[in-house]
Amino acid sequence: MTKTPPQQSATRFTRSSRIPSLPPRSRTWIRDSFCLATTGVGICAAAPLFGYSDLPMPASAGFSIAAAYTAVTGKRRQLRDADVDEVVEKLCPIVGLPEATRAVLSTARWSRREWPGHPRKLTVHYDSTQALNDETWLADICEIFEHQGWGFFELDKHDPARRRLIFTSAAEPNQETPDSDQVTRAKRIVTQLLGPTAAATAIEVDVETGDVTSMEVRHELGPKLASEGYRTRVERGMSATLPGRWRAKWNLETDWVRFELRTAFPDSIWLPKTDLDPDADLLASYDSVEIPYGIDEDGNEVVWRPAIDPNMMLIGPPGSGKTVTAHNLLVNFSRRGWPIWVLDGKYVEFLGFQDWPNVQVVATTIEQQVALVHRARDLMEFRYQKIVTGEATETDFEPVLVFLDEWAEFRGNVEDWYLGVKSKGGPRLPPVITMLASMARKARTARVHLVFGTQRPDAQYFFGDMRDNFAMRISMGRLSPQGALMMWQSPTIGTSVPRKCRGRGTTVTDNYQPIEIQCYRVPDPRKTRPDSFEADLLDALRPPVTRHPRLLIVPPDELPDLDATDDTSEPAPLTYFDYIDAEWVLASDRPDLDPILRRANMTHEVDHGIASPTALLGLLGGGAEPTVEATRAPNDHSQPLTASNDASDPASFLDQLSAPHPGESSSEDLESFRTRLALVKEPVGMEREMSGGESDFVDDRSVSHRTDEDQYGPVHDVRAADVALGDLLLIDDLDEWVVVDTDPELDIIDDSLLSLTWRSDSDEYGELALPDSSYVSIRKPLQVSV
Ligand SMILES: Nc1ncnc2c1ncn2[C@@H]1O[C@H](COP(=O)(O)OP(=O)(O)OP(=O)(O)O)[C@@H](O)[C@H]1O
Repeated sequence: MTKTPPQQSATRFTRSSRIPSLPPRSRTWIRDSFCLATTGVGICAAAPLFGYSDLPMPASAGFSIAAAYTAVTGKRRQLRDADVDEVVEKLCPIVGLPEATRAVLSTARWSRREWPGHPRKLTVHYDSTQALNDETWLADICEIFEHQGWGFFELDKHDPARRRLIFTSAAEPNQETPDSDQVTRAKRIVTQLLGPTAAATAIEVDVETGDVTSMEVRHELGPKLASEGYRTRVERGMSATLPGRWRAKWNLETDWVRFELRTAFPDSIWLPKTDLDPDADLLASYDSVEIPYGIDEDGNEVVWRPAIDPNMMLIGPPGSGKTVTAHNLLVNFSRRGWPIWVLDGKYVEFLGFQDWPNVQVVATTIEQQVALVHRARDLMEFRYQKIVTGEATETDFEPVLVFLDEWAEFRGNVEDWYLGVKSKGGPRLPPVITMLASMARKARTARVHLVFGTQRPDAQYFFGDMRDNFAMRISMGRLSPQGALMMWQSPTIGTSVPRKCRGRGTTVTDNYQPIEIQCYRVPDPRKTRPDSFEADLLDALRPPVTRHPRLLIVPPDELPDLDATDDTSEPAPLTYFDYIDAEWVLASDRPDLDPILRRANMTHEVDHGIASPTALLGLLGGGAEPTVEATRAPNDHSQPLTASNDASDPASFLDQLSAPHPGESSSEDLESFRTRLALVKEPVGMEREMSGGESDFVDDRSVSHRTDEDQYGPVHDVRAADVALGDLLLIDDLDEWVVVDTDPELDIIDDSLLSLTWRSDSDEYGELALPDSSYVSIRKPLQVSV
């Protein structure tokens, strides 16, 4: 890249073709004592009006050195005066004096090296301020000095009160090379987009192609640019007319903008294998922990500092890369020696990390998950108490990372499950779902940090201090304008993230400014083939030492049947409180309950009995009869578990948790399975209780089960004027649906047209200018339930 110097710097003036033709020398001169009086240096005071008389020859033969010296200096002065008069003659018309007068110019600091020398300081007195409006005026004056052989000058001082300009000699300015065709075109486009007063002050070009790669421009558009849509249109205008994709960095206060070529985000970036000290002291290193999770458009790494922002909110619809980003965080923290607890709301997303070093527990059943949240809360309370009683301070606690992943899914499941375990007179709602806000609040002091994951922004997560306690956020994939408002307090941010770019999302900078990022990628150990690149990467990322042992949550024992009188008597069912009091043990102490050991014993051969979907229907014959349990949904927890924790059947409890429930296979079971996939009702009162009655509540569960998987409604043909930001728009030429990424506005070049700016699923940008009455096909983002 080379930098082309600006055409004009602030005080340097270059040649101009606008110098007026100068009058002939035969002008009437006006002797003006002002010249002598004001200059002190008074070079012009002794100058004759016209012509220059020869020096008188000395009459005496005694020609002395003194006389010779006088003759030389006299001659020098004469020649200088002649030069000055020539300059004065040219200068007067330029500074607005109708007749030539020596008062217009004072000269000083003459050099003596050359003959007769030249001045290095010039003071020009002007008459009319009108000349100030002429932008080449100063350059014209400098040009006169240069033509006189006095060299180059630059303006040193302008004294408007005394109407004088002081010039001092300067180095020769860089010779301007004529603009290349590309530069000329880029300048023309900038003036079309930013108005005729826009001037490029710096331009960078690619040395090989000559294409412009950046431009800095001063303009006078002022308030027009307050509109984000206007600014986007200018950007799009650059991209549409110059090679490459452009972005603009605006300084609205100084009327300055820098246009530069965008660099494309990479499709995929694996988490870098940075060297970390596996033995770093958790307490000593806590404050400085930085978790890198992606890069911005300029390749800058974005990091989470949990000591500053204790909790992270991670939002993302299915397929956007939310799980991979959560894995990326998990691996990062595990490498820094943090103990990790995981609530896996989808049951299978974190299975691959169940035996990852420093991951202590992955709760994959509703009972384990409820127990985990209560334990995390208890840990916080325990630590709080220790601080209150003076037994400890915050700095004494090792940090813990708790994933609450797919919280909305978990919440729906837990409400159903609770109906079967609610004790008589127990709270109406499962206590676990109301704990989130208080846990988020206490995270910093207790050093129990939350990564809270859910599919869509929901008003209740952005209410009151929840907003502050989840200042660190990532939204993966594209948000609806409604979701963007909640997540980023702007209906535009994150709404145009291209859907085909997995791992692309929006996060906040250190100054909490939203930016688009590409998240790092981490392989899922469960889906990684041996001897692959991914397996090698996992080996490199795996913490070399396990500092925190694996834990298991022991299923509670059945309660004794205290009033058993006969065989028909049933033991009292376990209640919610029995499950949350479940014992936690070291995994090494209960191999009988260890899912890792069980999985290690899997044969990895395909069981044709369960491979076919028909297995569910029991029509295969030959040993593929479905069990009663197989007909139940894995997350069907409407009945409390009555798992027998029989030592003779060590893994029975985990088996039951992960799939089967006792009971009859019936149409009722299947029905219950179907209804589970339908909308999960918001518990009465809960919504208002938690959102404070706000009306922009987004029930993400209700949305996640719609048939319209892509979250947009049916196709409508509407007038261009009725298109809104966030709509999907069909671009006929491309036969592609794109998202409208600014509010439609008048086109900045042709204001009889309406301009629609867009971004495609594969990260192409564009603008469509069309009459506002013409029709286009759109799909509106689904209005989520309120
Ligand atoms: N950072 C990334 N870079 C590149 N590809 C990614 C990235 N993250 C995810 N992907 C790709 O997208 C796929 C889906 O990712 P992921 O499972 O994380 O989505 P999700 O949002 O959790 O969806 P779901 O909820 O359905 O699991 C991954 O299998 C991977 O191929």
